[in-house]
Amino acid sequence: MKAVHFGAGNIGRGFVGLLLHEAGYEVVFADVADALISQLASASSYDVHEVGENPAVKTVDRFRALNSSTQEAAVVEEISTADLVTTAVGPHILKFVAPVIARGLAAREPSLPPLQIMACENAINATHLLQVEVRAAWDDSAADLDSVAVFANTAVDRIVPNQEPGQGLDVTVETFHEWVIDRTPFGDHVPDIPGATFVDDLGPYIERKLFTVNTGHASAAYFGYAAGLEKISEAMADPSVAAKVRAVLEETKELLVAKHGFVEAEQEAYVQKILSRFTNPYLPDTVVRVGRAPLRKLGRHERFVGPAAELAERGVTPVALLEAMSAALRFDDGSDDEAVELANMLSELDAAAAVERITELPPSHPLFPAIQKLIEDRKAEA
Ligand SMILES: NC(=O)c1ccc[n+]([C@@H]2O[C@H](COP(=O)([O-])OP(=O)(O)OC[C@H]3O[C@@H](n4cnc5c(N)ncnc54)[C@H](O)[C@@H]3O)[C@@H](O)[C@H]2O)c1
Ligand SMILES: O=P(O)(O)OC[C@@H](O)[C@@H](O)[C@H](O)[C@H](O)CO
Repeated sequence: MKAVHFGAGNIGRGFVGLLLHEAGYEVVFADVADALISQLASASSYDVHEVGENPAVKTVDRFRALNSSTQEAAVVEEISTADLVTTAVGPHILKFVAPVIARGLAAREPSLPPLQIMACENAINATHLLQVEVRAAWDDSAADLDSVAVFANTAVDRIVPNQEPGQGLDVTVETFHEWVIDRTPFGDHVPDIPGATFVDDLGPYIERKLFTVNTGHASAAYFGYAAGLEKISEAMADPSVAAKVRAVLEETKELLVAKHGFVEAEQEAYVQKILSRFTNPYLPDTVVRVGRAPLRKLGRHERFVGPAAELAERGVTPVALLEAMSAALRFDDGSDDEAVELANMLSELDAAAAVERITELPPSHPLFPAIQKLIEDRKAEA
């Protein structure tokens, strides 16, 4: 079995690549980072160091690596004979890998089973976003896309920090991991990935993951950044930051329980588990990594505005979520392109226009005035 995986970064090597390797796939990593691909191409293995409770070291071998920019034809050929394609490149990058996937699909022998495609990104229905982009690049006169490819949404959960320099290809990760995959698109041909869980209704799982793990994580990052702290574990050790993160997760818990019918005690246990993951002192994760790309994180269906908007629609005024968004508006890491873009938007646009541009909420939305007030306050400081 062969899998082509786009994005040989943190989660690509430390999670998806590892689980596919353990499932028996030969993994072909495709990435645009030339130095990384050269290193992978000349290595015969790398280690994944799982740190925290019950630490372990796992070795990944039997992989190859290609530069999907300079060796695109070779990647297309690999896809044409692959069983599976996965991505972990970032939601905004899916549109760039989609045409390569479409070319690979077009080059497949008609007798091959449909290619199984899963985007492992932090976004609601990321695979669907990828499918839309592949369809846009697809020539319908050749074959029906649905007869040559199966697209399944997934939720991936493992904290993989940026790796320390000098570590080579090895990856340090937390011990926890969860990969939940929508079973329904596969019919009778569900891939055999022992480390993954296949479910019939992914919606509640993905919202629970994004609106608990990622909402809490980003809150810790932005509150920690505001407090001048470097690491997520340091931020969580600060009682004021920890209390604010806890309050945010109280609000998302209220939504998730009401919307999806999760048992409150089970959701509380899930929250507790996640808070303990954030405090893992062995994981060198930083507020700058976790807070990266604040414009994406403040998007309409993302970890803050998504749950806050739904609460507001249900007549509940979020407080802690708005405080976290306020901290996100102050994330001014100059090395983060989106933080710079956000700062420019805040200085160039009036508050109402900034709300619409950043969150895509219409002025009629019940959450709109509260975010407008946050932005007015932020602008008054500048
Ligand atoms: N790191 C985590 O803890 C974690 C956990 C769950 C999900 N995710 C999600 O996984 C995705 C990747 O995150 P990451 O932390 O691994 O980031 P990363 O920056 O470590 O890795 C992304 C990789 O994608 C590559 N890339 C960029 N453009 C590309 C292109 N056009 N074609 C092929 N490769 C390309 C980059 O060179 C990089 O190696 C994101 O969507 C993230 O939200 C991350
Ligand atoms: O990857 P992002 O930028 O969407 O979010 C940053 C972190 O919260 C994220 O990478 C987590 O570590 C991960 O989602 C844990 O499963």
